Amino acid sequence: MPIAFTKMQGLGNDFVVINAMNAPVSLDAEQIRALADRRFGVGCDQVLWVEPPVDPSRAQFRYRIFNADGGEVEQCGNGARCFARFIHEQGLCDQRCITVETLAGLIELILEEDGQVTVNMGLPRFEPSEIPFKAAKRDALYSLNISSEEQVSVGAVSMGNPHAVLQVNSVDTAEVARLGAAIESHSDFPRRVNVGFMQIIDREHIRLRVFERGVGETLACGTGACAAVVIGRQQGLLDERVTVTLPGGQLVIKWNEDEQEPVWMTGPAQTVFTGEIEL
Ligand SMILES: N[C@H](CCC[C@H](N)C(=O)O)C(=O)O
Repeated sequence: MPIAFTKMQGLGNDFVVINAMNAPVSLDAEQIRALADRRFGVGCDQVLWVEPPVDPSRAQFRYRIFNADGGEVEQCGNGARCFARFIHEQGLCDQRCITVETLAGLIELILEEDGQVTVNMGLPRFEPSEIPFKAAKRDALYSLNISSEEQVSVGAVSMGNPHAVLQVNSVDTAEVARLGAAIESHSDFPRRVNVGFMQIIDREHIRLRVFERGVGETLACGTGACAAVVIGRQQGLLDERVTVTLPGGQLVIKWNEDEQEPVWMTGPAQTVFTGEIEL
């Protein structure tokens, strides 16, 4: 039976988005991998679908997220912006402010007048058990053993999904492929981890590359941008509003450093094409 989909992208982080509001979608990990395959399928970093909320009194939709490796995950920032645009383009909702359920809890999506989308990404979580990360106690920076001869210093935080952030002198020369792969599957991250490489330009601007859990390096990572700003801000290196320049473009992240206050992300979301595929 053919599956109708919409191909979307947020700063080059790309998605296959499916409307499961009227008919449930059930794709196993192998089918997700087939859909995400850039040679034999449609090709994307993540597969997203919209379905009815579990609790309609708290949210209008449920937002499901699957990495290209087939694993379901808790949160996806660039995907959330595309999700908001998709809901409107599908005529599922005409409100500018939408609350959706994710595995990480509720997030709020706001379609701006200028076509950008702002997302309340929720609270950052720093306790090792919440990330999850094997550390005796919470710290601003952790030393991670890559090998018997190599250690790296990382900040660790959950944006609903786990992130490790390294500060580097230059994202252009950072060993994203080697260190990203080594840290993504490091045993101290029992559910693996997204790995951000952050170059601080000044207190209001960083450059960032992200090796994503379950995908590899992507052109942009919304939760990764939030995680990097939160870690940089916690170390007193960044101000409340930061422009994050990723290989695919720019996001604006705001966080006032109160751990009971959410992180806000603003950026673009575009539809590329629609189609059908038999899996
Ligand atoms: N790879 C991430 C999910 C997608 C995150 C990223 N595409 C974003 O925009 O936040 C994870 O396994 O937690």
